[in-house]
Amino acid sequence: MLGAIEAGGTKFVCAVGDEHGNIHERAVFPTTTPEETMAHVIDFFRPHRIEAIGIGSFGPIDLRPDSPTYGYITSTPKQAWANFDFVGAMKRHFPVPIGFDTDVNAAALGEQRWGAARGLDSCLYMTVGTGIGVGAIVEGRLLHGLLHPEMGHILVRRHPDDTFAGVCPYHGDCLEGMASGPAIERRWGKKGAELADRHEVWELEAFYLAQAITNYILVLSPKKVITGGGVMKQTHVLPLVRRHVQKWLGGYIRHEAILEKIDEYIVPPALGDNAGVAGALALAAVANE
Ligand SMILES: Nc1ncnc2c1ncn2[C@@H]1O[C@H](COP(=O)(O)OP(=O)(O)OP(=O)(O)O)[C@@H](O)[C@H]1O
Ligand SMILES: [Zn+2]
Repeated sequence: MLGAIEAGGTKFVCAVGDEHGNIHERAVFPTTTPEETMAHVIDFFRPHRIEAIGIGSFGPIDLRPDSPTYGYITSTPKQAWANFDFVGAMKRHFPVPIGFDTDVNAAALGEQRWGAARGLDSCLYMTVGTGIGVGAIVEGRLLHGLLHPEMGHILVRRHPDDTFAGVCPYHGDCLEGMASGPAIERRWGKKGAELADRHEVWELEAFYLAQAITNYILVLSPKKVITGGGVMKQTHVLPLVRRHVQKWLGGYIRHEAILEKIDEYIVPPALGDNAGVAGALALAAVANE
């Protein structure tokens, strides 16, 4: 039996399941303080004989194996969680192998093992929600680096008619600042879910998301691009994003995935809302190998 935690800034999803991605039991807890939230998590896993645990976490997190703060959530604006020793807190109660990665890398791994990128050695998983995050598998491996990529904060070219300052506390008008759920709400004065019939909202949203995906395609050449998160529940956005990506690429990348079959190239998660927690299960399976 494997344990999985998808740790989000709003909620924690916990599951027990197996190395084939089957989820046997699942629970959701709101993200409050580490003390309270972790007490729920530990109570959830306690009755099970867990062999390994996978954690896909919001960040920034420390993934450097030789770092004294490996396994920590580091400089998050969520004050209560800054410098929280996540892996350590789990290890104290469950002395088993623990896989730890970003929430979006976990989702990319879940989709590669059991979802839309099955059989591929490369994919991207992008979530557009309260924040924008992107996980990547490149040449068969989850992408890390100096710390870990932060592809939600890339710089984007501003739409000529757009005067919105952006909501990112660090950069103002980076991608997340212009196109996250809170950016939509601040810009238009209503939550995204209440703006479904406003074409101009989603056209502008697609303008920014497609720029970002275009840049990811140019830099990483992913074999599949998977887009999830609350904002993508507006299912009419994805077709707009595809058209804008084709436009931005300008016919330069001459591959049928982009020129003819883009509907199969930029896709929603096959695992739906379970991509993250299934991915955490995959991290547990890898840690247990
Ligand atoms: N149906 C919808 N249409 C448009 N926007 C939506 C919709 N549902 C949620 N959102 C927006 O998405 C954001 C929430 O994102 P999401 O549901 O992906 O949670 P999340 O931010 O990933 O949670 P966590 O931080 O816990 O991971 C909010 O800004 C919300 O307004
Ligand atoms: Zn930013």
